[in-house]
Amino acid sequence: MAQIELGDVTRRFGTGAAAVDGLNLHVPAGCFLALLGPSGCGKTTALRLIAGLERPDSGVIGIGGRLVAGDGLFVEPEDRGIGMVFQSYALWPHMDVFANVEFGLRVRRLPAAERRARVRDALELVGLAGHARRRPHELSGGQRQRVALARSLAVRPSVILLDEPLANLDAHLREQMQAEFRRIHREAKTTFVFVTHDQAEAMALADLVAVMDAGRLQQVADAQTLFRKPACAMVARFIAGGRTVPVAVAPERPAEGLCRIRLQEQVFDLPGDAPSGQGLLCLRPRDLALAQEGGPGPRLHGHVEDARFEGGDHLLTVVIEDGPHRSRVTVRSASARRRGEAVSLAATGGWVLRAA
Ligand SMILES: Nc1ncnc2c1ncn2[C@@H]1O[C@H](COP(=O)(O)OP(=O)(O)OP(=O)(O)O)[C@@H](O)[C@H]1O
Repeated sequence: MAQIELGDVTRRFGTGAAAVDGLNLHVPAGCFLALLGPSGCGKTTALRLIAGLERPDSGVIGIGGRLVAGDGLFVEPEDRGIGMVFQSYALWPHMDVFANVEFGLRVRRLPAAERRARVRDALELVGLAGHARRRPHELSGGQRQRVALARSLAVRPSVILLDEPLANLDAHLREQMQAEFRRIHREAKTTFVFVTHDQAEAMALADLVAVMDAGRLQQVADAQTLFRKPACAMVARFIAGGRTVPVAVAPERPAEGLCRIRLQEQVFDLPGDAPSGQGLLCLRPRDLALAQEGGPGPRLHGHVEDARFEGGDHLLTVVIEDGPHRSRVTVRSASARRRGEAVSLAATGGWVLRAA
């Protein structure tokens, strides 16, 4: 297993904005890292830069402590000690599973006995030991993806790069394969970098998730931290449908890890790390509860703009106004509410972050 370092890496196509813009990323050895972001944010380009399928315009890339791109040097993909798994499995249709997995080992001129042992180990690892003599058309989509993974694993690379490998599978199979990928990663003891635009998949699979937007890295953290402590407005809104509300952050701290904010002329003490001044409060449905007026603690006041039934509850979109700011938040309700109805909300959680 090897660590990966990207130092200020930029890749530009034509004259437009950079596809990858000053990317600094450290992937620890043995880590399972997901590159996540909206379509066109540069995640595939970042993966291709690590693979050596793209050359950086500037910056440096290292794999396992060895410089592979930058400072006038460029190591070809086949000499980087990496394996790649793509969305399309690209298996040879006329070869059986064994021969497909063995192919890369023949290219590397490994002796026959060594090849056989490695193919057996790789097929064992992906759970296809009994399918060695089948052709690709005799396998399911999930099994074909496992063959593609086994083909990469057999070469015993120090890093495996995966470009949306589960995108072609139906929802049920994807979930099964996610669990399989985690197990295989644990057992293979290899660094995995996985590109996906599906945040649930990234959060379910990866030790670390790197969120990108417009070619730039926004935050790298484990799933819980991304969810609970988004570093910027983009991450707050992108992960799990977070809503952001502009707030004024007071200079005093009520306690370690809490911010004192002013909203609708009331004071709330909520988790956060924003300095005093303009801030944003990130709220998800679990951070709010419908509350009686006059109960203990401050209340947010708003009106129901939209309501839909989801997961056994009514999910309400509530508009709250504060001076010139008009924001939307979502909250769960056990009972149906009318559109336009006035509601009071208690904030039970959330995260206060620096604005902009
Ligand atoms: N070979 C290329 N030539 C020109 N522009 C490119 C090329 N490859 C990528 N781009 C542009 O670079 C930007 C980033 O593309 P990239 O494929 O890395 O994004 P992505 O986050 O992987 O998107 P998606 O999830 O849609 O695959 C996009 O604006 C894309 O159009």
